[in-house]
Amino acid sequence: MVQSAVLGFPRMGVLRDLKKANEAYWAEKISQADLLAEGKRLRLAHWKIQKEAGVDIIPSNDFSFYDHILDHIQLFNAVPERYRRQKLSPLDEYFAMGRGHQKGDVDVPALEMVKWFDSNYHYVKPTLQDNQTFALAEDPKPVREFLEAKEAGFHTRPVLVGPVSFLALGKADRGSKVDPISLIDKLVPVYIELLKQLKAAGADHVQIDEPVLVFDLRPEVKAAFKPAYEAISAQASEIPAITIATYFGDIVHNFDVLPAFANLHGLHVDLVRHPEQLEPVLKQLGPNQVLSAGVVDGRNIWKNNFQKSLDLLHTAIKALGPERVVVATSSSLLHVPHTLASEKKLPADVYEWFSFAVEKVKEVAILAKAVVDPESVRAELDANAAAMKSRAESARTNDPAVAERQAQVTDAMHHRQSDFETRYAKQRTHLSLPLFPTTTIGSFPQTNEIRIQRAKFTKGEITAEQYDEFIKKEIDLAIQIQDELGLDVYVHGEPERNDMVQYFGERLKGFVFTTHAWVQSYGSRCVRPPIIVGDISRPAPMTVKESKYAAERSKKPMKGMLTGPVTCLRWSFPRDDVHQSVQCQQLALALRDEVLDLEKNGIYVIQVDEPALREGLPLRKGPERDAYLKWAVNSFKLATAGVQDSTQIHSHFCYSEFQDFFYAIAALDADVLSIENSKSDAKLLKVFEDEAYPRHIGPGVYDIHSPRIPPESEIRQRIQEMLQYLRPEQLWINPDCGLKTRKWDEVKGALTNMVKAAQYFREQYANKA
Ligand code: MET
Ligand SMILES: [Zn+2]
Repeated sequence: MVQSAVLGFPRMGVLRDLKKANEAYWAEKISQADLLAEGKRLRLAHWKIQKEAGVDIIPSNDFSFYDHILDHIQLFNAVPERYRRQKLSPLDEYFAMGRGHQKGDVDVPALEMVKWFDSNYHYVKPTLQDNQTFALAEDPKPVREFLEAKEAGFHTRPVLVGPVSFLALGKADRGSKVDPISLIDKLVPVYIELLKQLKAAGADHVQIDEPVLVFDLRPEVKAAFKPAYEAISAQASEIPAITIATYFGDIVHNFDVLPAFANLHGLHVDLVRHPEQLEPVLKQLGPNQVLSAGVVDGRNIWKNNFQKSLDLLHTAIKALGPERVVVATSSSLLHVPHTLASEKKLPADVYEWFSFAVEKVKEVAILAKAVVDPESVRAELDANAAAMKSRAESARTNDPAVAERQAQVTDAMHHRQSDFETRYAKQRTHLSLPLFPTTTIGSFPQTNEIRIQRAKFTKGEITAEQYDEFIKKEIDLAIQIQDELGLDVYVHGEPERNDMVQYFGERLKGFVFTTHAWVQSYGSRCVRPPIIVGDISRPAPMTVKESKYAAERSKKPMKGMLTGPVTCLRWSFPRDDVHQSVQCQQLALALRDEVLDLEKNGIYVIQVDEPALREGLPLRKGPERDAYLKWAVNSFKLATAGVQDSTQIHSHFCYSEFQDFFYAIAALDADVLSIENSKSDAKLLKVFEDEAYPRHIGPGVYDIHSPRIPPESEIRQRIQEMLQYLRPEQLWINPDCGLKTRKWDEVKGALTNMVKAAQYFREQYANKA
């Protein structure tokens, strides 16, 4: 018999129940006991789903109120003193680390949060001290939740983040210099203690995640595996069997680490991302080791292709025998929505193509049966084959006109007509911009009124005409305010956009939208990505109406606003049947048409936002990364390069640090960049110490994430700092990002000071000239 396993289940519940409970607790609307009870209810419900689906190996300790790495920070007592000192309850201390705590005299900021590998999930970074010690928390969560499951009749496999990954994903605290991995000898005894307690509680098997094995590892990190896992294996009789789990990449380049696991029960690898690692991994396994074959995608929403998975599983079984193969999800299901059953509005034909967490759990169980006895699940196999066929043959999937257009893309289409100097000379006369031009990034406050009107329109309570009139009034207001502020390049304010990707997805062919398919991004925050189901094309202009209206009413150049091809792709669930580069090029062609339509309609400054460009970068250096950069950069260029020299192309970047990525941004050949900068201690600017940037750039002069109004002096200081690295003619003055989350009075206050600061420098340099 072949067993089935799930590596982790989403925590939010059917209707984002956990988000609601957390937020109610934070707002002091429910008690701690209420929140804990809700957590328990969700865990039990999720175990039940998995058991009823027939999954053999069901995870526990995958649940988390905020983040699983944060759970481990508390579990190992790696809580920085500034939180300990507050003497909060364990739960409040936990949330204080996750999201900061401001109440009474307590005021501690959150620990740093960063992206979990190349996903859109964010984890809380272990933040360690020079004199760091570790100790197992009292009543450790993994033991508690294992027992909770056991009592309810579920035998589970606890999930732990491994000691090497825990440290390698951490950092030294401010004021400390410790290399986290050097703490491994201190941390391993705590794992051993925890594993012993789990065994005593009745756990016979644990899953220890060591996902850093998919990275290029520093020698220090690599070297930590052997002593750590030898010390753990030495306790074999007193601890549960261990399966090491890796995901989001292949581990072939780190095979020299595998001997460290030689005495462990099993190894899990991601065969969705990297099926080709199966053969080499099979050769590396010890004589009794079990392969956990991650064939059901934990990162995307497509129905599993059973035939493909069965081929991989048969290869594994042929080498190892059925007893040594486990059918598993490729990673935790954390990254997919809860259940497809909640989707009542998906077109019937595409509904059949998807699997969310609840459905994927069933897939794992079915595959485990199918691989030994296909007849026992014949109906499921047939239904799966039919769904694959329907998708492959659907008119939605393949649009010959799109393919034909892609075949005609030429190299020349990726290049502007002239070099930057020539373009800029024409743009300067065309746009008559002052020195230190001021602008904003696109969105203005999304007020309650805007949300109300949009909801009314969506529900059909007001007509399209009424809604359009409302949007026009919002645009009028945005223009009037920009007139008053004295900005140089205007924006229309994006009042008509619900979301910078969804808005475009809804106007393109090739996308579908869900109503409940939320995925946790961080803490209680969830996102609902659109789904790319087929070849993408643009049936009609998407933004021309609003931009044209705005341009006709403004005294100054009006900037058209588009979301770039890479960002549209990255913030959606992409197709898994064609390469992402193909989908990105389709998006680029659609946007190219939009750019040209804007230009035709009198919009001569066009900004194409690519905040997600950095996060798409493959995790490892090498050919995969080079290939990504090539197609990502080319997509942007294809989208933008069709304009006249005199039309100015802007692009915008935020959400990441760009100092090690600037070369890629520079390769976009945009005339003007705006880049989030104000939080990163001018790290970005240091890039220009080594290499002069040839075009124009607006490093953000203030942080838009806070309601605080930056004083003029502070903005002047920022600009002064930039002038150490950039020539005055190069510099644009703008905020870090769009202003949709701010209130109007904050926006007006901040921009008034920003404009004054720009004027100050303009006068300084006018006098010099
Ligand atoms: C996350 S980047 C946002 C850019 C967009 N144009 C805005 O201003 O909202
Ligand atoms: Zn931004």
